[in-house]
Amino acid sequence: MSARKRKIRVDFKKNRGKRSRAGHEWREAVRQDQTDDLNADERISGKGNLSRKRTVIAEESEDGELIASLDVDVKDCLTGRVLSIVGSHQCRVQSEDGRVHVCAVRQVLRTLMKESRNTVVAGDIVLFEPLGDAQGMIHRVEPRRGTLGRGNDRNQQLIVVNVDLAVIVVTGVSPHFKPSLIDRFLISCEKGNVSPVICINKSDLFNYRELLPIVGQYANLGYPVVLTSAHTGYGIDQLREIIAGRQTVFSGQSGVGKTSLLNMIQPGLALKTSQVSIDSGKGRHTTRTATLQALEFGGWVVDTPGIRQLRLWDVGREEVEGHFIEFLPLVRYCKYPNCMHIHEQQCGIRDAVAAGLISARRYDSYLKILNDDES
Ligand SMILES: Nc1nc2c(ncn2[C@@H]2O[C@H](COP(=O)(O)OP(=O)(O)OP(=O)(O)O)[C@@H](O)[C@H]2O)c(=O)[nH]1
Ligand SMILES: [Zn+2]
Repeated sequence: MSARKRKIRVDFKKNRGKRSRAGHEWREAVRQDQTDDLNADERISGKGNLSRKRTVIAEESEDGELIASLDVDVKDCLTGRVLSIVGSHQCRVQSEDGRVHVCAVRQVLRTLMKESRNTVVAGDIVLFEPLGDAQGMIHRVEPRRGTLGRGNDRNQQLIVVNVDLAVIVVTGVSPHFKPSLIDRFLISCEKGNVSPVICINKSDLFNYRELLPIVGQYANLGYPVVLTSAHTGYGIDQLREIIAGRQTVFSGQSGVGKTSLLNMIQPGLALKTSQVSIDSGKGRHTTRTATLQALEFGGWVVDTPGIRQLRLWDVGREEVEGHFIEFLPLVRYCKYPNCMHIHEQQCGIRDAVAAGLISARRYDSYLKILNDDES
């Protein structure tokens, strides 16, 4: 990771969060964090407004996101993974030794980061200072990979980050196999830099050979496909092997068998993914967003309503082609640089479809996504 350090001036912002009834040491640290800001210097602007700012040394990631305040001794801190966000500004963080800490987020970090609602997200790797009994204070958020969320490039709401793998669950029977849904979700994966795996479940109920032509298309594009049955256990070992040691999301239409698969992978896992609440010291809170569950054989899984629906990032019309990976080498044969490959003449994509180089089904899916048609 390469990061630059720089001095920046941040607005004075008072933390108006309610005081916690939690452990004394932690409460003191949170209060200290708030009063830190009182060291801000005051200036009167030209219009006579009082402004309060303070100078902090911050670290900036490659893409310009401010990720850390550096006035803390790293020796006293632990690295952990955010399991879930709780209440307004707290989260559960699992340190490398497996212990879970309820952590507050440094006020200055919230001020520094571009999108305060994305300051800390499930899946984040953070540096935190352990305080009192299983509590802590987050000082730094590491740069993120593999992101899933909602919104567009300018206004993103991240649901989960540092996702290594997305298991897209479909079935050959009920609910009916819908390759266009797979294509939609593949776009979200490509956009978020998450590797997809297509999991065809309920294999005990249908003849796999009927799906081979479509499965072959995905395999040819380089997307791994696994066949499973949550009833007979077929393919579950293979699925375990694929997700071991990684952070995986499970997605798919209602009824495809995600809950059943999770419970086959590890008994009780699905129940945990749907109901998580913790006692944060301010009363009981149910987690707001995604929740990571640790796997006994290493790794984490996430299964949240937001991701289940397979409707994630807003992708602009002109952006869609870039996420159909088999289009990429062929768009240069389009006569018009802004070709949308719909009815333009001399279009490399339409020619490739006619020549059988691009599947007509995938092309049809492309047109449907452009038209926002979910059939
Ligand atoms: N025959 C067969 N039935 C399955 C299999 N996997 C799941 N089912 C059944 O399919 C139904 C739906 O399974 P769930 O695991 O609840 O599906 P889900 O994807 O979690 O659904 P939502 O919670 O609505 O998102 C249940 O009746 C399961 O018993 C399978 O591999 N084979
Ligand atoms: Zn074209």
